[in-house]
Amino acid sequence: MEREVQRARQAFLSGRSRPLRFRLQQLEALRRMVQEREKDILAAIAADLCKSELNAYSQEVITVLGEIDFMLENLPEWVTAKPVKKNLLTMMDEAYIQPQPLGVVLIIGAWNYPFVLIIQPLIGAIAAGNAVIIKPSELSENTAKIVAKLLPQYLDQDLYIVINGGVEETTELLKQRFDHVFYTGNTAVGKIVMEAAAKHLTPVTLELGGKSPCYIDKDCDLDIACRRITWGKYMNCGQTCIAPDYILCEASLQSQIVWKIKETVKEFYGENIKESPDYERIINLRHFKRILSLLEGQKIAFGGETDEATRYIAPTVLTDVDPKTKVMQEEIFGPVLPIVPVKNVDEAIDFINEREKPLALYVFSHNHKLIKRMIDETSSGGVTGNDVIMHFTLNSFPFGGVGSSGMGAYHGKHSFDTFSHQRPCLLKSLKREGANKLRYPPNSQSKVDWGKFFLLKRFNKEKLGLLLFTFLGIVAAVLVKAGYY
Ligand SMILES: NC(=O)C1=CN([C@@H]2O[C@H](COP(=O)(O)OP(=O)(O)OC[C@H]3O[C@@H](n4cnc5c(N)ncnc54)[C@H](O)[C@@H]3O)[C@@H](O)[C@H]2O)C=CC1
Ligand SMILES: CCCCCCCCCCCCC/C=C/C(=O)O
Repeated sequence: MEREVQRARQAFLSGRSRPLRFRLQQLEALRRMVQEREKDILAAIAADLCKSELNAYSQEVITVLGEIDFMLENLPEWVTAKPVKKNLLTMMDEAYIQPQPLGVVLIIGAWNYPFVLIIQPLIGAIAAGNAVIIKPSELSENTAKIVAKLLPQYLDQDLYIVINGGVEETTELLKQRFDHVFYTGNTAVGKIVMEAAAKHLTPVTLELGGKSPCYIDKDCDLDIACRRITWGKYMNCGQTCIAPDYILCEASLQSQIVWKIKETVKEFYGENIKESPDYERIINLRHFKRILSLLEGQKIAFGGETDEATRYIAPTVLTDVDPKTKVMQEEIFGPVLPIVPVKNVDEAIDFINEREKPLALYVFSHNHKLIKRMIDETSSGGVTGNDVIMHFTLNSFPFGGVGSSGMGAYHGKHSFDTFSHQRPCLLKSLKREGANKLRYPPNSQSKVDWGKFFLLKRFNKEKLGLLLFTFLGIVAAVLVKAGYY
């Protein structure tokens, strides 16, 4: 383990990951890998999650290809130094921000979207010029294996290293010193990762989970709302971190919502859901049993059928759910959708605010003001109004949690920033020492007054400020020379 991290560190120190041309080349190679080995990648994802190759492509590969193209298009601009505004004391100097790579970063992925959840952060880390250790989830072992096999065939073998293994290996890996740790997974392990990183003062990005609420207003097109919710909830068999976890609505809407979701399930997956190529399975027996235990004592409006041998759980809706029961105490991460009746939007807002900050929030209403109010009066990683999941697809958005749903964000430019250090660079001349006397001891009231003027004075018009500054600079230089200080 130590040797692998050392190898990545040496490769990073060689400086070859830094030039823009190299980063673009590696990203193009990664794109080639995805295109040329598409069949192998899709087969691995399909084997891990019992997912059709079409669904694997649209849920994981499209996102990856889109992210690479976005990076290739924008990276030349992002890597360039950005000049910054100056004050009167630095007017004659060069001042800019230079994004620089952090060094060796560790990416730990989760099993539920096993390809995109490691490759998308990897794209950002390469774009920012880092060396990377990639640790896929051991639970999605086919994808873990294919990634470990393919990446070295296409990318620099010392800069980007895949390490496979479970808890023991990850624990060992986390003892090493990294320059950034990017973790996707559950909140409990997120704390372990953060604690391990703290020993080296290593910054972390934590992409965690939580219970994402979905409020349905009475002023709403319920057909459309229920179709969109059904799609987002049962996609990947409910094993999506931003899936709507539960519904909040007025009690009078409950039976209509149940009926419409039931009809949509039939429309999407047919009469025999088990036969549908679009309906996945639970990742393993432990999660299967965990989800079943959430059904105990609940009123099942429809669904609830299970098959342990194939880890099948039917799309299920629970009604009149008591917020104190287990299904409302932990992230469900399965195809079970509780409905919790609330009196009105005020109660829904209180309900959300009394709990941990979720990764996503969904609101369905014709009333734009109500949606805005929900956004203003609650907090969550992201929000989609009148749909679910879709904010994930917009790579101009930062994707990440807040509070217990995570810290930091990625996608597009936000990934580049996450894996970069924004280095402020101020380059002064060794000349023009006269004006600097203002800040050297011994201090005096007039120096402080001039200092206040130079540093605090604001000019509305940039041009006016520039002219004034030049003038003041000359005056200051003359005063200093004439010995007034
Ligand atoms: N915010 C986001 O983007 C996403 C968040 N998630 C969240 O992830 C959770 C599901 O994933 P998990 O079951 O956690 O995935 P998991 O079991 O695959 O674990 C995630 C990673 O943590 C490592 N790990 C597990 N136990 C560890 C330990 N004790 N010490 C060190 N490393 C350890 C695993 O090897 C794996 O690479 C859900 O809560 C979900 O909401 C999932 C996908 C996306
Ligand atoms: C054929 C049209 C495709 C429409 C794209 C749908 C976008 C699906 C997004 C899937 C989410 C993948 C990663 C999410 C991880 C997580 O939240 O756990």
